[in-house]
Amino acid sequence: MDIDYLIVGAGTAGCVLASRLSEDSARQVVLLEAGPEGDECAGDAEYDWGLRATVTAGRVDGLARGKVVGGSARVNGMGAVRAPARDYHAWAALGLPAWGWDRVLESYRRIETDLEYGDQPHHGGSGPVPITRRPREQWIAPVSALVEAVQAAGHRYCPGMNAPDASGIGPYPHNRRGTARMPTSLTHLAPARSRQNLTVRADLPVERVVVRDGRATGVLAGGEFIAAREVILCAGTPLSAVLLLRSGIGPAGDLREAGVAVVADLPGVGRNLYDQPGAVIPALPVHGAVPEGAPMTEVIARLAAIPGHQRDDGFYLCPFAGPPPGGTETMITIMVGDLNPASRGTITLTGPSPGDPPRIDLGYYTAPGDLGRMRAAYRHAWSIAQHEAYARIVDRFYGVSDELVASDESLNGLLHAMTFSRLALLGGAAMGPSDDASAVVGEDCRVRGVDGLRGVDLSIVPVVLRAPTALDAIMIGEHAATLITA
Ligand SMILES: Cc1cc2nc3c(=O)[nH]c(=O)nc-3n(C[C@H](O)[C@H](O)[C@H](O)COP(=O)(O)OP(=O)(O)OC[C@H]3O[C@@H](n4cnc5c(N)ncnc54)[C@H](O)[C@@H]3O)c2cc1C
Repeated sequence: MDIDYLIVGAGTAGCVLASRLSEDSARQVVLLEAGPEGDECAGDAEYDWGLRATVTAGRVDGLARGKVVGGSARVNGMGAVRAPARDYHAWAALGLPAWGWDRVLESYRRIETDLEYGDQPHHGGSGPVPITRRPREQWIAPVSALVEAVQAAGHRYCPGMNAPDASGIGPYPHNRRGTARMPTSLTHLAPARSRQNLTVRADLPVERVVVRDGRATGVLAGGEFIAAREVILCAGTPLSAVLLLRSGIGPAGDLREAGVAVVADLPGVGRNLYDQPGAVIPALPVHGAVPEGAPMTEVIARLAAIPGHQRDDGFYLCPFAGPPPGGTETMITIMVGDLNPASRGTITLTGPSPGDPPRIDLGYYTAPGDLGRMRAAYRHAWSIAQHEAYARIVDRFYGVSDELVASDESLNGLLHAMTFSRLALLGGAAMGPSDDASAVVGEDCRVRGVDGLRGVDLSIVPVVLRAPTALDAIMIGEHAATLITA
């Protein structure tokens, strides 16, 4: 069989791309996935890559990434919030107009059926991904209390967080049908599986892309060479960058240091990695405030005008209810995140073989101002948590106090010890115009300096996306398909 498109990674973007490219029966499409097909009954931990990353100042923590058909959206929180339009304006302003808001909006609309809004100028009514929100009358007490407290702090209530440039606090859009998760392995891949021109192979980790005379000719997977006219990496951040590096495509110095022969010297591979640092305000609720089996998250906030900072819609708040990971006691937590950090991280190899773990440094708080932004966000969230509506449902806060939050030194200590990844990783193989030496892919997702190779997932994102990112990954699969088949 002559393969036209060999897609590496049956994740959030990869399943969309495989489905869209195989719509034309003249194209032979093969989709390879390192993880298994997956079983709905299995725990998420079974489908994790077990990656580790440096979080802050040398502290290393686990970095969850889905290793299963469906990818990270198979194990995620089902949040489906678009990045603001202005993030895509910024993408276009880099000299990449095909990724501007007006263009990607059509792709966002095509992927979704918004069960509350339906077919509207900014929402889709007939796409495969159902988007829904829990009605206000079903919110549990801590959620209603937080919304009241956030509004009392001067932020607005926003019923439609997927409207362009939505800001404030409002119902959290989810990609689910009832309580059933709807990853793209179900919405896009499952209906396409019966096509004769689409082959899906799970449990087959790709070791590297094979490049001959400047052209990708296929991949090595499980010791087998699989030839294709074009290889498309959809392994996500950070693993698409890892695959490029292992294939000899990356900064020449880094590659030599890791013992990998240089195929193409691309300085931007493994750079421009960014993610949203998160921290929590944990509390024990008063008895009965969180009914058994209550949903974990029902609202989300993207807030501007935090005291001490310019207006940038950069702060995220989200209430969670339920036992913390590994715990049994029900807690309520307010998650605080910086959606717009300036810090950037790196991905490098520790050795040439697939068994050598990548070295991932998230670089949190390394850019001037980021730690101060997070302190301001945390203090703002703490003041919201003191509002009488929220305080009414709190029995006691856990490990946080007025004194701790008031002192820069103590709060820095808490943030350095507590900060975790919000798992909204972007970049590592970022897009850029032809005069940008750090660009890894061009507007058409083609990898610079290597023919027959593209990247289509969140690793190509060259700007901050102030969103939890899963919906953006689905959109990227859809949008890239329109560009590839145009
Ligand atoms: C635990 C968790 C919770 C999250 N919660 C939310 C949330 O509530 N809302 C939200 O918006 N976002 C959330 N996210 C983030 C979001 O799910 C991801 O950003 C998004 O799904 C990534 O899409 P992707 O297509 O870029 O990569 P992925 O979906 O990760 O897909 C990459 C695929 O490539 C495969 N792969 C990698 N390397 C290879 C290889 N060498 N060979 C073959 N296959 C390979 C992987 O196994 C995977 O299936 C969460 C993420 C995690 C991990």
